[in-house]
Amino acid sequence: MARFLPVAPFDCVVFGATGDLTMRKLLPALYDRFRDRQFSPTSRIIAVARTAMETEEYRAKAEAALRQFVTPASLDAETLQGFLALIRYQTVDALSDEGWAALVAILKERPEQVRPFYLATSPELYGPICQKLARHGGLHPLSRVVLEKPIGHDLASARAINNAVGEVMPESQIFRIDHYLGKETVQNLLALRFANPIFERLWHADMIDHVQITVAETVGVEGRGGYYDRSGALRDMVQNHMLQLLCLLAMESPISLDADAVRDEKLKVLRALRRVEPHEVNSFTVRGQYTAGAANGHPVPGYLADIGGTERSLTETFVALKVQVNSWRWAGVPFYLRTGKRLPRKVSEIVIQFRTPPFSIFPREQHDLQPNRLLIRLQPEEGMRLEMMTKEPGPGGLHLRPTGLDISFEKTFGIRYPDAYERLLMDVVRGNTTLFMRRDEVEAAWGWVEPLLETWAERPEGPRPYVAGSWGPTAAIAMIERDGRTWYESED
Ligand SMILES: NC(=O)C1=CN([C@@H]2O[C@H](COP(=O)(O)OP(=O)(O)OC[C@H]3O[C@@H](n4cnc5c(N)ncnc54)[C@H](OP(=O)(O)O)[C@@H]3O)[C@@H](O)[C@H]2O)C=CC1
Ligand SMILES: O=C1O[C@H](COP(=O)(O)O)[C@@H](O)[C@H](O)[C@H]1O
Repeated sequence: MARFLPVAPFDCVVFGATGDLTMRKLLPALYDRFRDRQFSPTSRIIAVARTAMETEEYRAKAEAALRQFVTPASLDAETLQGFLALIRYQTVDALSDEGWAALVAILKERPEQVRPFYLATSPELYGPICQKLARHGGLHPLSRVVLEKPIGHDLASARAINNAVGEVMPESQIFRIDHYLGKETVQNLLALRFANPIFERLWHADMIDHVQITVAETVGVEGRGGYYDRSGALRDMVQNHMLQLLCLLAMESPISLDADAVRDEKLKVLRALRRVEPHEVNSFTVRGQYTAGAANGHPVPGYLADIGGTERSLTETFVALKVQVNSWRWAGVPFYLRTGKRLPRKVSEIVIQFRTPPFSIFPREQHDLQPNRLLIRLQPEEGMRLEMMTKEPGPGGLHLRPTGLDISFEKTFGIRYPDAYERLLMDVVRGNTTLFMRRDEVEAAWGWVEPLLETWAERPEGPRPYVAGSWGPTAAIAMIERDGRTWYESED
């Protein structure tokens, strides 16, 4: 049975309330938390966007979104009506003075409520929105601002956003969201490493040969071509989600679960990432772009058609990287990262591959000894598997076979896994920043990624093509195989 600690009543102001993220993720997440009674009906959701609209019209749009994106079994008429009644709509233009006084007047009706401002808009609006909130008297000590990723487009723009927001809000009230940190299985990395000494004792270069992190998607750019073509896989997935995963795997034990203690350790990892020098870029990185192929058994167009039929784009929809962490713990242990759109399966998985035995009593010509591997499945079918060699039962001689110790989280706990946004939104109301990125983390991540982007931009060749439905360019396979290793492909 899941446990939900009730949160204090709040006025959640969602900027960008007509947008895709709000409709697909934020409203469903708030609905599910309301349904579980984690917050009281005295809370309000103040939906804000530029479009002029009455509250009733917005509620109808919200209802349509909930019917589409909430599990049907969770939608009952009474809860739905109760939830929609919490919503008010206010037209505000972030770039003019329109609507601000009316918005602040709504907030002043309940000065005692916690006040999360969720900025689900383009990042260029984060600074102006926060500055206007301050100027119009909309901020108070219980205010928190939630910044969606990407925080900027590069280091300079990330700093500019952080400065503009930081001028009016203290760091403790700024929540830079990375929804991967809200995934249960990602949080479980802390439990795996620091609540189970058997693993932590093995967690270093003496025992680990290498680490793989794969985040594969079958979808293409899904109507977000305008954003994606300016971004690409490195900015969209690596700078944030994948580096955060790497940090949780590679960091030292924090001194506590306190937000800054955890973030201090992640920051050290980001600062220890070995920079990829321009002459190493072809050995340590591979970028790709999908061409027409298949997804989930159906033919699909290529990337250029998906973004509107342009003739050429240098944007990568796939990236594979070999990353090294300069520390005693990780000396000589590569972290191989790969992510892409239009890959064969949707899967996010971490593989910790341990070293082979220094000496084997099992003759090589008779026994194919596989290295021990710890597989951590983040999604779907969340779970873990420890692969080990076992003697096949029977009197016919000694035969070894790879087998696995498996845990399926769903079977073990028997509950629905909440969407990441559900947990993160409640943490915002509680004021708990542990699962959010601190300013220096975001800037350190940009600091590592940016030289790579610059080197790529100087190369005329651009990303390598790969057929939609394949595992990316063959150069990504070559990159890891040059090191005598291979990408792990799970069986299902
Ligand atoms: N969609 C997704 O799955 C994800 C999105 N994100 C990030 O979240 C943010 C929002 O994304 P998404 O929902 O897709 O974007 P959309 O383009 O769908 O929505 C943008 C929203 O911003 C509002 N807006 C634009 N200009 C102004 C303005 N001047 N004043 C007030 N409101 C304005 C729009 O209002 P109006 O319609 O009235 O113009 C609309 O509600 C982006 O930073 C994106 O990168 C991050 C992860 C995933
Ligand atoms: O932030 C983003 O993440 C999604 C993938 O998230 P997941 O939870 O479905 O793994 C990705 O599709 C999108 O491009 C990116 O902006």
